Amino acid sequence: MLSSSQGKLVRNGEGKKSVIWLEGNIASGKTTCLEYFSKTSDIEVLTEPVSKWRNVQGCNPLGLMYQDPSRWGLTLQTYVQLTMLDRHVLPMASPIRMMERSIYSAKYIFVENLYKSGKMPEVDFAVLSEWFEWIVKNIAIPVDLIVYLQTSPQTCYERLKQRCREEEKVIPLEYIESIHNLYEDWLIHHKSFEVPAPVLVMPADHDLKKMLHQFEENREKILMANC
Ligand SMILES: Nc1ncnc2c1ncn2[C@@H]1O[C@H](COP(=O)(O)OP(=O)(O)O)[C@@H](O)[C@H]1O
Ligand SMILES: Nc1ccn([C@H]2C[C@H](O)[C@@H](COP(=O)(O)O)O2)c(=O)n1
Repeated sequence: MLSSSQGKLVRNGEGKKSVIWLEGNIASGKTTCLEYFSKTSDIEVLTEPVSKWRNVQGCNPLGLMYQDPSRWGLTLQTYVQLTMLDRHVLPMASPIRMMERSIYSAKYIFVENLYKSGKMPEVDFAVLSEWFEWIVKNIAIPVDLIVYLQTSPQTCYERLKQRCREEEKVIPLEYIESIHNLYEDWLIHHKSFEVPAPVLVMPADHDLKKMLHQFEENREKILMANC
């Protein structure tokens, strides 16, 4: 249930629980990482609601956006903002929540990329920005730790091709490079936007075996996020 605290809407009784956001480029391995941690008791994992972005009442805003970003970028990102907010305010079922991306990266990375690359009209960017500012001012979006899967754009591009999601077949390497640069400016160089929690950087170009080993090595740091 939501109640009001210091002028913001907050979820009740979740002060001691911890929330981790898993951030990274497209096909960097976030879902794979979440699958690994989902086997741990006391952790609930929330994946990105991509299936909704591919099918809202029979329409596919993700596919439309990749076909014509100038026309459909606002449509997709409005829906991403709504569905991510829905994830953030969902009552916690376990003491630890790991969730894939956040309403912050939706705005700071993906909306920013559309706008900076000239594919989002100024008015669309202004409307999304005002919505975002209103949401973070009025609704508590808890986060204790950001885990950043740091990859090279080339690695993501190869994994993306291998995953072969229909809508993403049109994505060029340059798109992945732009997303990479925005993530690095935000979470590593602190050059763009405020970072709302400490960042744990995990190099993620490695093969699966080494990645699983690295997840295990970082388990304590992740589980103790709010201590
Ligand atoms: N360390 C890895 N080495 C090789 N392939 C990987 C690795 N991690 C994930 N993959 C593969 O890359 C693709 C994208 O991974 P996924 O976890 O879905 O990324 P994301 O959720 O970040 O988009 C999938 O096909 C997955 O099986
Ligand atoms: N705000 C966002 C978030 C994600 N997307 C796109 C990028 C991918 O094509 C897809 C899911 O991303 P993944 O989990 O595979 O990294 O959704 C977007 O356009 N805007």
